[in-house]
Amino acid sequence: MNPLIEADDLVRIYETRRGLFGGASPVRAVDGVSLAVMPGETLGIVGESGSGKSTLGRMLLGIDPARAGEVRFSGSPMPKSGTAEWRALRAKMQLVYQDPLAALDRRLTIATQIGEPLEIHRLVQKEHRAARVAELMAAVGLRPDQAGRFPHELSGGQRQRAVIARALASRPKLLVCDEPVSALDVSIQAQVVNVLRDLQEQNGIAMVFISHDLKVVRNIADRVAVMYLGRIVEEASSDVIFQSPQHPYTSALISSVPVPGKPPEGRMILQGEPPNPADRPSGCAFHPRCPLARDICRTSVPALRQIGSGRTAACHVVAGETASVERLRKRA
Ligand SMILES: Nc1ncnc2c1ncn2[C@@H]1O[C@H](COP(=O)(O)OP(=O)(O)OP(=O)(O)O)[C@@H](O)[C@H]1O
Repeated sequence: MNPLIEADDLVRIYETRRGLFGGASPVRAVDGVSLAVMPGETLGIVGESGSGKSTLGRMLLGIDPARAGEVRFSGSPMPKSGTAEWRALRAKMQLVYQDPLAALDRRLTIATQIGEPLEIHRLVQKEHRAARVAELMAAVGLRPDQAGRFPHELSGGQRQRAVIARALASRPKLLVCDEPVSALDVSIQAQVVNVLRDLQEQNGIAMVFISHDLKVVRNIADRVAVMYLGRIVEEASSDVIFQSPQHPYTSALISSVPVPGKPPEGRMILQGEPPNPADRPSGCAFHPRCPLARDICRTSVPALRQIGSGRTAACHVVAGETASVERLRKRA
């Protein structure tokens, strides 16, 4: 099977100004990211705020342009944003983001909005539109009597269900969900995640699920990529990464999530804040916060490399390079 979506060495740089008279200080929001998502697979993307998750999600859909690198959808390069070819492809790749109220038009009923893609992409004949809207509403757990409601007449969870129904209308092959439940009450989050998971399984949709909430990602992702300052630092299947994280950053992220009934002793605490991406630390960008940092980590950027079957990490220590480098130093 070939990947549905692939990214090769993607780079996105924001030029920002430092102070009133300061020069431009480029922020490498996404800095050489490569990934592949198979049809029907869910890739979770985790990392602290500012690690580049949202930028990467938008780049995968062609919404944000790449300074370098390439995105391919079903093996073909992504058409340039705004072209007719890209708009046609966008029906097959949908984005669900954090704020459903911003995604919906307050003046239109949710049934009208769920039906919009059917009309825009001429997906069903007019006489069948209402039936398809009803089917989509049922698929996300909205009641038929809610069809005529306006967004502000629904709860946050119901609004996000409506956004998901609209995203599904064009029968997408890929859903990019960017913090889709972060704005919802905790009690509602699991319900919406379950809706997404069920729909994805039933329809074989591939999903990129971006979240800073590891519990949610664990619940839905087949595979997880961990981002730090614009780069993937570890990637593995969800089970493997949560059971035996290798990169010290992944370990710290995972152990910062309290587990009911498990004492806090032995938890690795993530120290300090992520560094300013416009002023990236030398070597491994995580080294100023890393309890395992060695000399090599301050000077040499670790490559993302295979550290076991189906898993990669960008860390000198877990790749065993420090041992060999130190041995070489001693010999010299
Ligand atoms: N439009 C922009 N102009 C300048 N810098 C930006 C812009 N958008 C994002 N950035 C910067 O790019 C980096 C990555 O941001 P991004 O929003 O992709 O990260 P994120 O991991 O999704 O964070 P969050 O969880 O807070 O949304 C951050 O340093 C951010 O400040």
